[in-house]
Amino acid sequence: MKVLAINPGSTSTKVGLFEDGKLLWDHTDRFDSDVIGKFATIADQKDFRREGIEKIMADHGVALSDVDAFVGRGGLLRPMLSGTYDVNDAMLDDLKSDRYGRHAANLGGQLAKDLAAKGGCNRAYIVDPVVVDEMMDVARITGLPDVPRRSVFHALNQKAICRRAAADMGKRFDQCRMIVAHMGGGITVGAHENGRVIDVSNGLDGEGPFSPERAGSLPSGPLIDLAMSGQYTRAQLAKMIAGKGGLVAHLDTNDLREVERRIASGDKKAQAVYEAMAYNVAKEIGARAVALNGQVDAVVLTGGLAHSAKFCDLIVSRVSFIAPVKIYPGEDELQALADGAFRVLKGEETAKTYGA
Ligand SMILES: Nc1ncnc2c1ncn2[C@@H]1O[C@H](COP(=O)(O)OP(=O)(O)O)[C@@H](O)[C@H]1O
Ligand SMILES: CCCC(=O)OP(=O)(O)O
Repeated sequence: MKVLAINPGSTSTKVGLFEDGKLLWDHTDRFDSDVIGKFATIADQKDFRREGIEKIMADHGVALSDVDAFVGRGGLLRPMLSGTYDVNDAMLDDLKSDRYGRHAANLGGQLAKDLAAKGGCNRAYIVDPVVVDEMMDVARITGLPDVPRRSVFHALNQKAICRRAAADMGKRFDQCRMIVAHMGGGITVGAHENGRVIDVSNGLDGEGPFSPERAGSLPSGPLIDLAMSGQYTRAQLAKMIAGKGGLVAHLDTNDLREVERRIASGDKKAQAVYEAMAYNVAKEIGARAVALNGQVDAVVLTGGLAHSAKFCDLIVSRVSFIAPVKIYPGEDELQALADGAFRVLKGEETAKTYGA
């Protein structure tokens, strides 16, 4: 059985073809920001991205009709449990309208559905979307009833890496207590208790550590002053929180390797911001240790930033008192998507229904 996994990012579309669980090939289409920037909405990018995927498939000699199921990264939807979901009309409505927020991942389910219809298999899924919500109730309440917390995080990679770390420790995923820090363009830190993410920093709404391109949590007083200053539109403020915050705001780059080059050439500002980002990640890991009552089997660092031993060392030096630290650089979201689809195709799991 063949599955095509589709991971739309803000500046790329990653696709991978899998046969019986194994990767046959993968490919990344990268786009300049001016190419993507010309589309007014995320949904407007769909045909452009679909044509790109069809070309990649044709280049690999694969027809749409050769594929048994299409699976896309799940975007901003209503909160839901972890698992594999059929892409249905209710889901498509919410994804197309950006009802729960704008993110390139909103295209995953739409592209899977279009390609599955065109290829004739009509099997389209999403797996562990960014809105997987397993938070314990005590973690939802803030000091303002109108501003509760919501779970928005790198659920797909956090859960996949947690499964891998558990296997490497010879334990069952659903019997582990781990803290996972996904550190990419955005950073989220989750407390995993026996397979459930009971608390996690929201990676899009301005919580947790700042990251290469997100502002993270900010003091609310000065933030109100900034928002009311008349200097910025709502859209500009939203972009400062997610897109142009973090390293981009301080150093005008979202590339940690560039920051490390600047540090090596003596740039003190770059050094200070770099150390602060690591400190903020470590502090968030400490908060998740509290969520797990201090009983933690492992702290896991993953995502693109985890390729940097220097950056990881700064975090490890502050958190190793909590539990052993395991490092899995990069992400394996295509494999995690394919695994979710194969679990359904093989009858190991039943696809869940959105909106029911
Ligand atoms: N070898 C490396 N050393 C240091 N930083 C790296 C390395 N590889 C990637 N990164 C950094 O990881 C970040 C991107 O992470 P990634 O997980 O690819 O992000 P996303 O998928 O969210 O776009 C960038 O800041 C990039 O510079
Ligand atoms: C935290 C929600 C998902 C997200 O932000 O993903 P990216 O970091 O890949 O944009």
